[in-house]
Amino acid sequence: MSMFGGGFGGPGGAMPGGMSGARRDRPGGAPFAGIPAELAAGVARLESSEPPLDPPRETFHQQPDNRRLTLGTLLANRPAVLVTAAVAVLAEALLLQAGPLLVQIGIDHGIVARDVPVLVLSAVAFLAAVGLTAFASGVRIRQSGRLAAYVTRDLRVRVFKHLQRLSLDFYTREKAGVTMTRMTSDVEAIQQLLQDGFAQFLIQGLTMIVVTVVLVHYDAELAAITLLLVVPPLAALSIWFRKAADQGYERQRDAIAGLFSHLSESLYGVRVITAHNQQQRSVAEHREVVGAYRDANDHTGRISAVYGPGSSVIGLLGLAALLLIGGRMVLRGELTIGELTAFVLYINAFFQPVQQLVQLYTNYQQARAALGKLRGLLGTAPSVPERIDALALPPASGGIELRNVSFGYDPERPVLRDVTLRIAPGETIACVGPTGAGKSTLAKLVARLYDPDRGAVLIDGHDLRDVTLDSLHRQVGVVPQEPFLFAGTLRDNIAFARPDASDDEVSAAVDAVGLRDLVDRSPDGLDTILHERGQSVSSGERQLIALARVFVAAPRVVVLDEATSSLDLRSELRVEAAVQRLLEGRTAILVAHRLSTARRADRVIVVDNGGILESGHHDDLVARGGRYATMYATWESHTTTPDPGTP
Ligand SMILES: Nc1ncnc2c1ncn2[C@@H]1O[C@H](COP(=O)(O)OP(=O)(O)OP(=O)(O)O)[C@@H](O)[C@H]1O
Repeated sequence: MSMFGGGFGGPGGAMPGGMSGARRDRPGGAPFAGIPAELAAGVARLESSEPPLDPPRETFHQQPDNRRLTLGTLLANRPAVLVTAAVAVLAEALLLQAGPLLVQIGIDHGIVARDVPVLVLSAVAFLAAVGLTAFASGVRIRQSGRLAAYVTRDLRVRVFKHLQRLSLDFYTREKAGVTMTRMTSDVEAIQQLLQDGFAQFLIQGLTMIVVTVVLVHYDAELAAITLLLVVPPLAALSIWFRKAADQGYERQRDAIAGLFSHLSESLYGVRVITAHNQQQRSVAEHREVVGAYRDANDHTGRISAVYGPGSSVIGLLGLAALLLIGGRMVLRGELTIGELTAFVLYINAFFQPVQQLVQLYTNYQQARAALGKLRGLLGTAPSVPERIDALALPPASGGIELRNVSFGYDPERPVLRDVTLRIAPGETIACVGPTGAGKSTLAKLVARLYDPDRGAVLIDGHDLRDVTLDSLHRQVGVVPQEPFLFAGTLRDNIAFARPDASDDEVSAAVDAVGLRDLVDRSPDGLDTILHERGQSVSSGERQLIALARVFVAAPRVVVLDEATSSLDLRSELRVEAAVQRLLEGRTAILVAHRLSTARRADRVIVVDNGGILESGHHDDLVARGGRYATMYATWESHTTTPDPGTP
């Protein structure tokens, strides 16, 4: 099932591993497909010097992963890296506290007591502590970097798998840009938190706890007075910040999603925008969405501008109070000068984290908002689910039945009402009818791209809802109205549904659909690179490639939505001949936009007003003089009327 726009991505839908499996001799597959020839040798050299990589061992299944997405569950998946990082964090936090203690010993027992060896020892110990702290810090940074990389890789794969599971209605409803934001900016927000934020968060938190304990140990009364002066206003300010920031970061996530949406749509539609001279409007719209993002950033910036200086002023006031009260205690002989110095250094160590915590809290809030969005995406259930006890569809003979089927994209507005239709194995049915009558909808129901609201669609007597999607899509091939080609080689595209197809099979498909000319003309034959969305081949060639794709997949049933784009007579005849060859011996449902196609079908059905108005062979329907006969007469008069431009 393809992702966007109609979802007719070829039989078998998206394959696990996608295009990368298509070229066995080039493990990189599509991502390397665009390497210019002059760089290829260099890349090959580089690849050969790298250690061999195991192929990815990811498996894909249709059943949604219902584990709740939290930072905790994400981290728990990587226990070894998590433990190493945590040990390094603990060591760093403790080592950081050795400094003030050694200063106090140096002053009181070295300088004041005039004991040089103690002074030297304190200085050496200080140096050792600095070295060990640097080492612990290095380990911590390395391990938390690994943790972030692994966890976000797991998260990205999990979300991508879910995207592969979601049904067409999701992609119709959700803008591509919003989904892109979930996979880029939202995941990056979580990565940023894990990379540095989390470890820093722990270090700063631990520092505050250790410092409190040490302060109480030095002088409980002084510690209590200083902390009481500082902690309550700081807590109040933090609670306010949390509330205000929550809202701000939610707004920021939505705004960036809006920005990506507009950007992706504008890039996708750039030809239409240029052709209709709408660049000015496009720029104005983009300015709007960028403006909304700026406002959201501005909002969070304003909140941080209050919290940052506010918390630092509270800290400095605490320090001033300490100097005053502690200084008095030194004068009275209740505290040594070394102890006061250590106290000041510790208090400083207590408040410094507050500054950093502001930044970390910002990261945390962003990651929390992102996690909420991703949780929402992972919580979206596929509307065409696979039953947990679904069975594999046995090799089908291809008999299809629509039994009292009703369906509407919006249940309030049914497109098909109580439709019943039987198609014999090997029969070719052409659906005709006015635009928007529901022909493609009927075809999509047969390929189970949607489920009927009422009634059932059966293949060989099996309700489509009872069989696995994999076994169904292997046996029901789809040729979309607008074929989608991937950036990659011609071979990759033809063998898309069966990357393990042999060269002979691909070659046979090429001959069967009449693509040999294109292959012979192309500089590298089947290895010729096609550009993104197949922009480097013509519309007729795209249609032939889509037909060749189904040829290789060899399904029992073919659902073919005829292209509406008009081709020149020669190309049209080539596509028609290819279709004829493809359908031989298979059951087929053709959404026929040209009545020449209907004429060749075993049976024609006329779809309109939510149902099947007429059904029969072309000749019989014409003879009957009903709706089809009128449509055919009109079509024939148009196709035989000489072009007004012809002399
Ligand atoms: N994804 C969708 N969401 C909502 N409505 C849709 C969707 N796809 C189609 N429709 C509506 O359902 C109706 C039937 O559409 P369908 O594509 O089946 O028509 P069709 O007979 O194949 O038309 P055409 O000949 O133009 O291809 C139309 O009114 C269309 O607007």
